[in-house]
Amino acid sequence: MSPSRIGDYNDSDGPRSNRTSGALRDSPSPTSSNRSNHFGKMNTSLVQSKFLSHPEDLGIVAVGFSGGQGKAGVDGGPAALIESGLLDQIRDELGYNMYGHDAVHTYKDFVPAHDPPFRNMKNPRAVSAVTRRIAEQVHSHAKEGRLVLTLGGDHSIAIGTIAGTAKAVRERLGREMAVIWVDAHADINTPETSGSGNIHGMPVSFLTGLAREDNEDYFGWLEDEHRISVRKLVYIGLRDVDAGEKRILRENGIKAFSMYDIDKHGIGRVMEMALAHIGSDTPIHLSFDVDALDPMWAPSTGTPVRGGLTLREGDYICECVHETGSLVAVDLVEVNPSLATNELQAQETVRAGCSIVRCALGESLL
Ligand SMILES: NC(=[NH2+])NCCC[C@H](N)C(=O)O
Ligand SMILES: [Mn+2]
Ligand SMILES: [Mn+2]
Repeated sequence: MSPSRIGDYNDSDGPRSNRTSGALRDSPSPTSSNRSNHFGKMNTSLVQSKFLSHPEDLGIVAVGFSGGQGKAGVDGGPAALIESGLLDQIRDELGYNMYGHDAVHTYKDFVPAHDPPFRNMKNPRAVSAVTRRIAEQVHSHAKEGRLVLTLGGDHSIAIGTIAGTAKAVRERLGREMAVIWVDAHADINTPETSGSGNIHGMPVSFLTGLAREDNEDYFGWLEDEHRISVRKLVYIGLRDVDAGEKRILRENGIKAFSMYDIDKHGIGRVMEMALAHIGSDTPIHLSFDVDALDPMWAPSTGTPVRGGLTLREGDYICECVHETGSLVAVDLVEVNPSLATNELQAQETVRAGCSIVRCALGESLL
């Protein structure tokens, strides 16, 4: 591996921040604490975590990578989220100790000069090498019992985030974890069913083992310890699913709540059903594609689809998942500030992304 990995961080320099001194110790119970911020008194109750040994510690991986799809600019997502104040909010309002937050990784040294399509996949070596590195980064946080937040980047990076968390959860707890995938798309194409060849439409097929490859330069580094079961996967927000993907979902009996289901039952009932499917004894990795939100709330993304979640529905999903106490990792992906037709659109998308992350990390009003 190259000695000069641009942007790679030195994990030894965290944490920079501390929970507002004594806030945790002075709180009436270990499950909640009262802190005030510049909005006045705010009670942020972080739920008792069932699976983290250090739930107040947050490992952050900011991934400036766009090779899983063809549009430039999604690699600028993490910087835009951070510049808008996301990390300050996480530290000052939610009170996490942050690790790994001082770099946006670009993975330049992991991207080969020559990277022709392989089995119909575009940039396959780059995406394989970068996600392999992301898996190590996420794993290094997760194995310490920290909650892990990854900021993308396109959704191909979830190959790394979920592989890293799944491995750490097996090692630490001897358990399989569940994944809640919130997205307009199922991202479960195999290389052969994909019409686009974009790997951000394929991560779930590699993570579940529905797509396999022996060559380690093309995701052959994925082992059983990195994988998740199709039985522990739940989708929310689907509305643009390819024909081949529908077949895969059907044939594997994968639990999916589309926008139809949300209209029919309401988001409250859908979350009850989604969490009941997972069960209360299973660690959860939440992978949130900002395009799950309606373009009214998140227009600045690579593959927007109308008829999506309201911002409140998106926030509610995250609040419910946080409330389970089972959350071990969160991804927020596909924020692409450069696709906006005006500055306000970019800002709105970033603002929605920040809201989603804060809710997943335990922001609540009461
Ligand atoms: N992460 C995403 N935004 N994925 C969009 C995927 C779109 C389409 N299903 C494809 O395979 O190319
Ligand atoms: Mn999507
Ligand atoms: Mn996606």
